[in-house]
Amino acid sequence: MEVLTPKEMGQADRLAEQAGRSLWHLMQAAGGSVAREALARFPDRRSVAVLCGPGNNGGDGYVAARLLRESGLAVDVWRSAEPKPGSDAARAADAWKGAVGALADFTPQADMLVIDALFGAGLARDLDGAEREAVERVKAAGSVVLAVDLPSGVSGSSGEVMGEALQADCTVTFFRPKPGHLLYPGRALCGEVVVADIGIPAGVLADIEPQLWANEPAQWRHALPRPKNIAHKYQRGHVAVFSGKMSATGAARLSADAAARAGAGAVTVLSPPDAMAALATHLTATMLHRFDAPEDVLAFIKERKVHAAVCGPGFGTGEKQKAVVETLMHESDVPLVIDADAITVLSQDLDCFLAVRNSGEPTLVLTPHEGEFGRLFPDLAENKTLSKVERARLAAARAKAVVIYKGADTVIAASDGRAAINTNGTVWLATAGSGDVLAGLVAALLGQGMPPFEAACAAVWIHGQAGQREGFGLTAEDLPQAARKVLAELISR
Ligand SMILES: NC(=O)C1=CN([C@@H]2O[C@H](COP(=O)(O)OP(=O)(O)OC[C@H]3O[C@@H](n4cnc5c(N)ncnc54)[C@H](O)[C@@H]3O)[C@@H](O)[C@H]2O)[C@@H](O)CC1
Ligand SMILES: Nc1ncnc2c1ncn2[C@@H]1O[C@H](COP(=O)(O)OP(=O)(O)O)[C@@H](O)[C@H]1O
Ligand SMILES: [K+]
Repeated sequence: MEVLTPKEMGQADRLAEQAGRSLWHLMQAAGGSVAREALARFPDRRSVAVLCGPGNNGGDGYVAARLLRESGLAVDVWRSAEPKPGSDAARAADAWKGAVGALADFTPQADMLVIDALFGAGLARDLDGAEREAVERVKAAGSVVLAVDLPSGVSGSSGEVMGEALQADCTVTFFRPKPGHLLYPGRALCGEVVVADIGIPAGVLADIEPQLWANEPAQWRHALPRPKNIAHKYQRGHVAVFSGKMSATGAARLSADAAARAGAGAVTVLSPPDAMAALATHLTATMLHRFDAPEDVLAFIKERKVHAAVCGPGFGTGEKQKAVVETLMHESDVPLVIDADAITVLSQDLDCFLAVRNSGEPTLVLTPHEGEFGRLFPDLAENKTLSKVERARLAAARAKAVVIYKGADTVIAASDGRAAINTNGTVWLATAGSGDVLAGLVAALLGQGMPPFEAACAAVWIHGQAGQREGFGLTAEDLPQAARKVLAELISR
């Protein structure tokens, strides 16, 4: 599903108006869907308090208040400021025939349903004054909260907290989700998100051309690899994975196993001399090849027709490793997944690494977690005005790469501006080696010919689904087999 920034949502609103859906009618539908969710989800609440702000978010609140009262509930409205005279919100406020209290006088109770219609997409600065104090009181009282569009204080474009924010049990948003619903901490503050249809025609999206999606199979399933019946193993993708020294071979094996389970026809671990024995005792279907110097790597990639390579997991960051990364970046056009230690190596001189790599723009996928992202792109990481999506996009454009900016809300971004936010991750994936598996999944899909952005999105989703299947106590070793089952289901449907 497309994700719209608050600005794009404003555009949707205007386009809907041009198509004959007035804001007044959209507001009635928005308030109606809030009232419906309130009745369906919280039927046992003895009283309802609707907190209305000065804008259209408040307007939705007045509509919901009227409808809830008409359905027989005890409803009170508390407002921080009057809506602008002549606005649709003012008209909605006029249609509310009950009393209106000043927000400063509102005393929340634990058994009340609070409908938060203070601010939505229009939140422009940190919460302060009466609104902030009301938010603090509601939090302290522990009332159940249903947020209209967004919990007040959550930025719709970044999910960041602006000063203070409500914790909602449920958030009803309209037409399409916004980044603030999917990016942390906003995602957690929204509670369950309901996306309500308020009559904005989907056709407006053709004009808006959104470049952000919630990561879902519908976006990339068509591009999943489906080998021809007569394919031989090297036509199903040959993936090479670089191993580190003897005491650090497990990470490469995890990537290699993941690549094989995600359908690569052949997987080879490239090993420095001292790790050969350790790897030989552990590898079975996966092949093993020794390299002494970067030239050996180049020769192997060429002669054995490697379709994608993973470099980084357990690799090391010394001079020898740097020389390999340099060779891969500067002298080879094999599609590359650069993870972990290889990211650290790149970050020592990113501009130089990219300058040469960029000349032909061969496929590059970078998979930094938060710490590695900060090392690679310190200026972007420190820029607090940017959302995680914007940081990932700028990084992707700068590196001419697909960037998988990992975390609980992994963002995948391409250099052309497309981006996706992943939502199916689980905390059980926060375990050593889980990222190594992800790198192997990406390489497998790239090696089988899937386009890089789609391959990265698919790998992240499959990884998330595998984590959910295995759940509590999973270790990274469990993920490749689970990923295989997820992928098998995706391609059989
Ligand atoms: N875009 C659409 O298609 C629709 C939007 N609707 C509602 O309209 C909302 C957006 O309405 P608005 O653009 O009026 O924005 P809001 O109602 O979210 O708030 C904007 C108002 O608050 C002020 N403000 C911003 N931050 C403040 C702060 N920290 N302290 C004090 N005042 C602050 C602004 O100056 C502005 O007057 C959405 O969240 C949604 O609830 C719905 O009515 C239906 C259709
Ligand atoms: N709390 C979380 N919820 C969902 N996914 C998570 C969470 N924490 C980490 N992950 C995912 O787990 C993986 C961890 O990768 P990484 O940090 O590289 O670990 P490692 O280096 O141990 O392999 C990433 O795909 C990341 O998105
Ligand atoms: K709100």
